[in-house]
Amino acid sequence: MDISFDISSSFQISRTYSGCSLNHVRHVLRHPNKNILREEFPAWHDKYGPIIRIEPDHLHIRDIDAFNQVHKMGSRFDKEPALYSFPFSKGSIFNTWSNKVARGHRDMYAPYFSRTAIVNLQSVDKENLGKFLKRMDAMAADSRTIDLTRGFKCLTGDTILRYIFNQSFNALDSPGFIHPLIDPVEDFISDWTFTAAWYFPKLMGVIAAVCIKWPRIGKLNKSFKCALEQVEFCGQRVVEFREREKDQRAHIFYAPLNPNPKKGHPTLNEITLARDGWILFFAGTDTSAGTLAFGTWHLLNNPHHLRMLQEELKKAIPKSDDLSTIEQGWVELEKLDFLRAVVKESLRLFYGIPGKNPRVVPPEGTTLCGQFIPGGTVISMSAYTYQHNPAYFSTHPHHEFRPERWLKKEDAEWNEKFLFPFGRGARNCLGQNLALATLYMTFAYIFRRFELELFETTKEDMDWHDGLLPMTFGHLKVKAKRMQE
Ligand code: HEM
Repeated sequence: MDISFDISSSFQISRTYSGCSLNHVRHVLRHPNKNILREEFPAWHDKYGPIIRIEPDHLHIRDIDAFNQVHKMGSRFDKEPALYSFPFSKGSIFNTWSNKVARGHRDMYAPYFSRTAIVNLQSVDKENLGKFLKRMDAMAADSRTIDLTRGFKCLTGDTILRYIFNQSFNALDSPGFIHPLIDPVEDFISDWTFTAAWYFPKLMGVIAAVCIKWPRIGKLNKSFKCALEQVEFCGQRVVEFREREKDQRAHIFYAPLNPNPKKGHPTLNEITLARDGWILFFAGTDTSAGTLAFGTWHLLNNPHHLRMLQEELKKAIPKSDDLSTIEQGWVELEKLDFLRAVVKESLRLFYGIPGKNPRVVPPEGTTLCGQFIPGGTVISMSAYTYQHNPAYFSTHPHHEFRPERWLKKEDAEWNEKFLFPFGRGARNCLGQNLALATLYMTFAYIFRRFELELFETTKEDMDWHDGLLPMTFGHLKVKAKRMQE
């Protein structure tokens, strides 16, 4: 690797972090308690300006105009192959580096994730949410502890699988919300294999290829076993769609199984479609569940905000038992000012992808923040550094959960410019409408129906590390009581 810094000597280099990815690993080993992303990136930007070099050919940029330029529709800043070579999802949307190629691929699924499609299919959400609330009712009646970190994942996992395959793991029925195909995802992300894939993508690509070719070997590792079985589940569903439901246009794999080259649709084999299914499941389970857990944790630590939310919900949902009280579900709930503020603030503090989301500068180079950056340079723009920038989120302390920062129209309009938990532009989150519907519906009904109290959950439990998503060190546990009507 060229470490002569020919990119431009004018970029200030954070010396502790410069070097190749190996230096990052070395830095982490030397300072195990130091969270580089949270403690160092913002400080380096404050000291050196909007562009810092975090590896010899990898810059980090904190500037909203630059962000919008890189992440706009039609952007030619492709995903960086090394990081987006996620094992087990070769060929899937997520791993398609070129934005141009990804467009046709995304277009085949996009109609099923449009706002209209999600609004029309909300019965899926309501059905799973009803099941989840029933489980909570039973646990509340027995004064049992509820592990909401797990419960939310079962809810979001079942919701996505029902949405894309019309089948699910029925994780919501599993005792203690511990389901063998949902629970290990957390270990998978926290495991050495995931960390290794992050820093040594090529090596992990080879290991993953061996595991895929000889699954019996792969399944000896707990994390690989979980991923392989999930992909197998998705593969079986794709085959079912091909064989039994090929003429039914109303399923998500109709276009991918019947691609139209005139519309730019790529022809993908069934393995790739299974991997797409897996990516949709993987990308949508811990993300929505994590946002729900973060928001719930903050609300339970802020009785004043909790009361405001509950008062608003009591007026909007007269009967907590009735999921149909609000005909339009998500659409109606979005109009509730405080609930909307809670959802936005929960997304702000969940970040989406808090750390690196590398893109490659197109061959001719580009100018960002007034500086020329040569083609081939890798740049990241971590949501954490934007969503915690006091210059952007200035009405209330940026590190505090303060839904009120979204209540005044002019504040909300300003804040919105700097909030991008779903990314933006060409490669933004395909499932964001489904995620939003789930967040609005779940926050509304859980806080309308129950009084929740934290149970043996500490600040340390809810602290997080960067595992692509913010992964908490412990779980959110509560005791629930039915609220008086
Ligand atoms: C609160 C919940 C969610 C958050 C915060 C979130 C966040 C994100 C972010 C930040 C990206 C862009 C990643 C990048 O720059 O590489 C992304 C991509 C993606 N998300 Fe989500 N997501 C959520 C829920 C979902 C759901 C429910 C689904 C699907 C069912 C989904 C499917 C995807 C897919 C397929 C991509 C890849 C798109 C591409 O590569 O073109 N996400 N998500």
